[in-house]
Amino acid sequence: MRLSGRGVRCVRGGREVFSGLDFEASAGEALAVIGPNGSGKTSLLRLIAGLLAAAGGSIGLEGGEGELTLPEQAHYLGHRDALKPALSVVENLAFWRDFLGGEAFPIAESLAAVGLDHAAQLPAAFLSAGQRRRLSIARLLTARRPIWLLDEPTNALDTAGQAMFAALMADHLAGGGLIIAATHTPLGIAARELRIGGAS
Ligand SMILES: Nc1ncnc2c1ncn2[C@@H]1O[C@H](COP(=O)(O)OP(=O)(O)OP(=O)(O)O)[C@@H](O)[C@H]1O
Repeated sequence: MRLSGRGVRCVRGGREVFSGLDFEASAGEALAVIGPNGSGKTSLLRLIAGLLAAAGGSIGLEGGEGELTLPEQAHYLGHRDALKPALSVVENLAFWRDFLGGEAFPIAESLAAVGLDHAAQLPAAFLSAGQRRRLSIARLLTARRPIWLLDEPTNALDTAGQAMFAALMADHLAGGGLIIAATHTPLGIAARELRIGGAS
């Protein structure tokens, strides 16, 4: 599996954010997207996830699941945690499992993997910022998708949470997954760098 972009151009609100961007990542590889605030890191992830249309160039996937589109094979973990506050931790995860389709890890195992098993019945509204992020990460485990698009994924995680997530990312790569992560801080895994918009 290989994800690549050629000459990608991004325009937001009528203003060019970047153009002529080339990148590629293969199964088992992580790409860290690095650049100053406003350089287009989130926009690039959203272009790959199919949530924004490119103003030029192309983004393609070779060797994935032939019948599925690139967005259908990707998890997008954005700045917002995409949780329903009135639903419990378990119910939120069940929602995402049903919405995304399929199940990789059972919900209880996903929650244990991110250290939230003790909070399973708690409404998401009561979670701390770091716990909300951990619940979002559990979504990556509950529904199996080979491409993880992560926007500053370690935000709000404590040191133990960062180590936990680094181990989950390493497992994902070892299993043939692919990660593209926008970040201002080291991810804790080996990653090639894709710099946009000058030095950060
Ligand atoms: N909906 C929108 N309409 C117009 N402009 C937008 C919109 N969303 C983002 N932009 C602009 O696009 C540019 C790139 O934004 P983006 O969020 O992709 O940057 P970023 O590199 O992820 O920044 P940060 O490091 O601050 O998270 C910014 O100048 C931003 O103001």
